[in-house]
Amino acid sequence: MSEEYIARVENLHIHIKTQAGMVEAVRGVDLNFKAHQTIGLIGESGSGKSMMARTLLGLLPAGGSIVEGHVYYNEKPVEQYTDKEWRSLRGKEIAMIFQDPMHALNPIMSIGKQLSEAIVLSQQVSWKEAKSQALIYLEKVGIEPTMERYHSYPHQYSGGMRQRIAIAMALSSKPKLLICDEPTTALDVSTQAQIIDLIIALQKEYAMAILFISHDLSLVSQMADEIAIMYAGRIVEHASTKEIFLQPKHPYTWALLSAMVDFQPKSEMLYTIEGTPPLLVNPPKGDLFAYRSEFALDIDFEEDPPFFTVSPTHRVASWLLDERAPAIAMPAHLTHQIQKLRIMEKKHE
Ligand SMILES: Nc1ncnc2c1ncn2[C@@H]1O[C@H](COP(=O)(O)OP(=O)(O)OP(=O)(O)O)[C@@H](O)[C@H]1O
Repeated sequence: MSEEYIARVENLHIHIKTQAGMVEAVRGVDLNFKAHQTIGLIGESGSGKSMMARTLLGLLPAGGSIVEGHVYYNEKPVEQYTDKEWRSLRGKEIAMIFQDPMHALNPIMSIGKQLSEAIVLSQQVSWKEAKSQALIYLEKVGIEPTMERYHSYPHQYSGGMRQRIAIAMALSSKPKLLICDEPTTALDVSTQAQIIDLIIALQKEYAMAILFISHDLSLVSQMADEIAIMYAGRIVEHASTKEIFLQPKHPYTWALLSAMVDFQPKSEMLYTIEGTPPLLVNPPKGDLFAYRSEFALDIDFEEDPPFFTVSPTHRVASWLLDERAPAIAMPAHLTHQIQKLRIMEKKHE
């Protein structure tokens, strides 16, 4: 293999046993993580984004298991890691930040102490050394590195500041892969932008691979090198960010782009995607988006489409790309918006 991947997900299928039946939460996902690269994982609620994050961390819910496919770290499948190796990998090489920073923070311990503790655990340094490193991490995430800050508690901070502290905690193990699960959803727009800028700056410094999970295409486009669009447990389109915005091919991507505020023609009603994703307990056969798509073909209700390659960095699971399919163009308003984007791109070249 010519490229070096920090982690790889190959044809991953995850089932969760529930009282209602078997949930097919993830249905054949491939993803490759490289240093310095950010993959944006986009999809509606229930599409399987969090399940992907949990699998990468080895934290499947009760009843959940990998029924097919593999997760590799440093080219070794996780099932070949011993418990000790896997624990060490999880503690040192993979870190996660959540929508709610309190997920990672202890409300009754000072932020300095918990940061120092994380550093001692992951780097096996002395408490004194960890304390001085904790101040450096605070500074890196934009918090004044003073003893007053060090000794303060999470409740003394705003949501944005708490997220900065959670990021410092995540960074303290110098992870190679950082998983961000909707880390800015609970924040106001300007704090959101600051946190995104912070993550981008830290990625430059630490060369991390990032998986950025969100339902917000506009937000993800600010930082992702590539975007994977997930629907009902499957990635339906995966391409460079530019390709997703300038040459989207899947009707679900068209719908997501159409629903973006920046893409809506001012005079029209806000576009929303009709219907809801299917339940993944014994899902019907075929392309699961077909049940909501005005562009569905007969074959969609029979067989799940394979991936069609549009470019070396662009693949799409839709029968519309089959050579036998009728020529169906994306909705006119979207073509128009993309045209405007292309003109803007040219101006900035
Ligand atoms: N603990 C669980 N037990 C059973 N089914 C679950 C469990 N957690 C998630 N699921 C199911 O797995 C599928 C994928 O859910 P997942 O939470 O990964 O979606 P998501 O895209 O992250 O959604 P959200 O944006 O709401 O977090 C859904 O059908 C969901 O109902």
